[in-house]
Amino acid sequence: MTKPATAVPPHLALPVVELVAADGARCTIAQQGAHVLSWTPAGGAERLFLSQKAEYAAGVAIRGGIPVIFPQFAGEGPMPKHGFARTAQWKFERIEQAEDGAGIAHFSLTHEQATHALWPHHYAATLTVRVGGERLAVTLGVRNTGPKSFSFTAALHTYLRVSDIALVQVMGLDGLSYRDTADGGALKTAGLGPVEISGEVDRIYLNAPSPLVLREQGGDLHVHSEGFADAVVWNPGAVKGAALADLDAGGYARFLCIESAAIGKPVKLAAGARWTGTQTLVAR
Ligand SMILES: O=P(O)(O)OC[C@H]1O[C@@H](O)[C@H](O)[C@@H](O)[C@@H]1O
Repeated sequence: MTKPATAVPPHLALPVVELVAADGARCTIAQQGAHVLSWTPAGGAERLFLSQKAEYAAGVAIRGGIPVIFPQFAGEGPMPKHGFARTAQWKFERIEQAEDGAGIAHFSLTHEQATHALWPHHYAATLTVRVGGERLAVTLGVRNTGPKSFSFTAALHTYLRVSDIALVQVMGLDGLSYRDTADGGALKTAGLGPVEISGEVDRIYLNAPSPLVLREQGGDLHVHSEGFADAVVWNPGAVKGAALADLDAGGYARFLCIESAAIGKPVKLAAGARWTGTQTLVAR
């Protein structure tokens, strides 16, 4: 059963929507940012990381869950880092229950709700979250509702919970070209075999395949992407992690971000055109 929850859990100061599928899979989404905070597959345990020191305040980015990055990834343009969608007031449209029992929540954002002087375009964005069984699917849609074409970059900045970052492996990145943000954006080529994390990792893998597989003690997690060409892998490591005021002590060791993203080739939308990108997490 799905239910809209306008009630605020005691630890949150923001309105959230609770989605519960017929099989017990569930997720919690903050209306601000249309930000998934929590996901538990049916019969399973929490699979997203949410910092205990995350801030829940109007206009403040939340550390953990799935921040929606639009219309600018990181510093890839003139806007503030990661654009405005993650802190914008999205509209909660509705929830529904699919025939297979999955819970679905719909959110929307337009230029009338949130825009920026540096990005003066007319758009209608949607964020759809579908939870059920072992899956969580998040779809970002963007329509150009103005008279001129525009370009954007975007990502679903997913904080995947891990037991110990030192034991994690990511499979599927073999031989890809990547921009190493931790090394001044140098273009490099990935080696063969799983990627392991032994310090700061901040990479944009270009034209990444789907799925990527996160292997860790809690079980495998498959990250499927459609519409997003690239994949970001990010962990701040111990030193930069300790400098993040909204990350709990040692928190860097308990997540890895794998982000379905459109960065290398910004998405260009002609007047009236629409784009969608979906990231589906499958817990194994
Ligand atoms: O601290 P923020 O603004 O949420 O950003 C976190 C990280 O997000 C990642 O996607 C970027 O690749 C990193 O460079 C960045 O540090």
